[in-house]
Amino acid sequence: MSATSAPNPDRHVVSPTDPAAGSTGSAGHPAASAGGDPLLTLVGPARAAELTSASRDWSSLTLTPAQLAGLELLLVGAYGPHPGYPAQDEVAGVPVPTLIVPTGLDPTPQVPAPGSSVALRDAEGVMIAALHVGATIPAPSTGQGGAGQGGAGPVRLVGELEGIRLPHHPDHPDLRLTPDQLRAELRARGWIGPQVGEGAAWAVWADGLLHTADVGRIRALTRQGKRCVVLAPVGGADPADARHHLRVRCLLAALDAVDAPLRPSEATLASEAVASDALGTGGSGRHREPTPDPYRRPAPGDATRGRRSLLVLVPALPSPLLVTPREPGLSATVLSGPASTGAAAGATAGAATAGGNGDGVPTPGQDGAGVDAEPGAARDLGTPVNPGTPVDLGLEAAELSRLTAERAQLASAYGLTGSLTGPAIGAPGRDELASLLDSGGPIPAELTPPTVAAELTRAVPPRLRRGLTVLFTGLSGSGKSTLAGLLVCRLLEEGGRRVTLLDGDVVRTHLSKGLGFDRADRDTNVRRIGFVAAQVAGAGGTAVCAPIAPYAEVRAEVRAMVRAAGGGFVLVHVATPVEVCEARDRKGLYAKARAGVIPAFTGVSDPYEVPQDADVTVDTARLSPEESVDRVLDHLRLAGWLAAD
Ligand SMILES: Nc1ncnc2c1ncn2[C@@H]1O[C@H](COP(=O)(O)OS(=O)(=O)O)[C@@H](OP(=O)(O)O)[C@H]1O
Ligand SMILES: Nc1ncnc2c1ncn2[C@@H]1O[C@H](COP(=O)(O)OP(=O)(O)O)[C@@H](O)[C@H]1O
Repeated sequence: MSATSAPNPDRHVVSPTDPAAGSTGSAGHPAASAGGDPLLTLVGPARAAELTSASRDWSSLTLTPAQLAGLELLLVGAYGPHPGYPAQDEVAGVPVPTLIVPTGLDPTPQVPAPGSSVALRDAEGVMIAALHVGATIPAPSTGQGGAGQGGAGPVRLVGELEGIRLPHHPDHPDLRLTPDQLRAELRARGWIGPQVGEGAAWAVWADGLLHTADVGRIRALTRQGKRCVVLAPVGGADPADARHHLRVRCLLAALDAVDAPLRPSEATLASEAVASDALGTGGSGRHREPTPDPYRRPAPGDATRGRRSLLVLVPALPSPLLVTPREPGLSATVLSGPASTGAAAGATAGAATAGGNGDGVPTPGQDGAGVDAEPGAARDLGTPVNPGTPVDLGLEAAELSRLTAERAQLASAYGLTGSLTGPAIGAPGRDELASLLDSGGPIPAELTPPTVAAELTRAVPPRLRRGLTVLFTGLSGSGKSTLAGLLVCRLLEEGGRRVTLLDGDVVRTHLSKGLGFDRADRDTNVRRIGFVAAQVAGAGGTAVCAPIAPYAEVRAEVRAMVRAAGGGFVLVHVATPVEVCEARDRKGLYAKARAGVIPAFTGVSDPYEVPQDADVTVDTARLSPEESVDRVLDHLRLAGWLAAD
């Protein structure tokens, strides 16, 4: 898939051990050099040095994590041996990575002109590839790049790429096989033959977790003599994100369940291929265990060596749509013809079968229940995804079909002959699993394998022991500080929680010292409070906060921040009417605001957006401080954050 003219004559296809890959390149699995037809497309060291030197006169683009993931897929050869951003965002019906940049921002970044070259860099400024721009095409203003103020809107860059190194991933080096390395591994295991298209290994895509039903599906495939490679899309994952690591640990734990010995009923059905493999009498390609070297760094493939199934982390973007069971017809794709790479293979994708794959392999569920957390968000299992958000079924179906085609193409590039996307029928609903984790109740093996349950319960404590943020919001004088102080006392009296109080007034004397009361400063102030609260809750503590926090958007941001850190979030609206607050006027501020001495005073001359998402609402004009705090405590007990009386 060359996006522009003829490929650069200096480009050569290198094995992953090529020095051009440099210290941040692919670690290079020994198996990769054994298999031939290497796909990794990086330039050689001389050309890399030349490009690096020339890039001093070029503009640079710092790619977002999602853009970097797309670039990595192109450089590992997942879309063919001549990587580039094509003029269309689909080739032969298969979506391909695109690069969209904003324009018209201030200061205005220069949109690279056709004929120029751009250095594509990661967040640390490391040059990953050179893009020789062939054309620029106006792009819709949603998506990767936003339209600039008064600018012409985002543009899509089209052009040929010269890869210098692969993006660096410090996490799970042993699970990050390039298509080349996976093919070599599959050949070494005898799962595919030396000829392209020989053998039948299937891709099982895991955008979320794998549960008992998914494990059953993989074992069913195995019983039919098929081999399975679990491909986990982890593009854009932050290696410092505990949720990403939890997901990978859970997937490895699920593979333990896949590898568990066959039950007699299963064993009688097992194909010869599987039986011979289990007895160690496989064909010429049978995998041989290397002599362990205690000082050797883990290499790609190590983590799943000797297993019946494999897990590979793929730099594709995980999709929330693919953690939710869908119509079966959109989930299984048998790739017709020989497994190959490039757009040619993509052309065979999308031939989804209805109601199964013809081999009796169950396809993802029809029960409409959600499954586990959205990709990488296993610590936030208590949160439904966009509750109440209307779903456009037409758009969703189109997106699913696009994703299915993309995944089938990638599976093919990785040397696999079939592609299953989405969870299996009977995978637990997201809410089902979340409520079990919230309560600390046992997770039945029918829902998720005990190995996976053990990982989840280790990482996600029950609500009773989970970190928490309670945020009081309301007008000045509404009673936030009074109630927050009383709540802290009640919690400390009860014991069992370590509590931090972040009062609005007090925070402004240190954390937010110097900030004013315009919208930007208020948002910064509340965001800072949210950041600290998230750290406290993420570490298992309890933060009680009492800022006015007048804007819904930043309150929602704080909720998301706390949950992403693994804590619970409870919003308490202190809904005391402004007349009552003003009548109290403990600090004389309302009088000053009415007299115009204090400008932009909340409730008088500045807005307060009434929360639509409060978990508890109290009106201190009607309730005593003790009664109000009792309401909050009742909610905390009912929701499981505190032990019942
Ligand atoms: N213009 C204006 N508007 C509102 N409040 C004002 C203003 N100027 C000063 N104060 C005092 O600042 C306290 C509110 O600070 P917060 O940090 O809670 O406000 S915000 O969340 O950033 O909007 C608030 O304290 P509380 O009465 O405890 O709410 C006031 O004492
Ligand atoms: N039922 C009530 N709940 C809370 N505060 C009350 C109540 N009735 C009177 N007040 C008084 O109202 C004032 C509220 O002030 P404060 O708690 O500092 O509010 P805020 O932090 O929202 O500005 C305090 O002087 C408090 O004694």
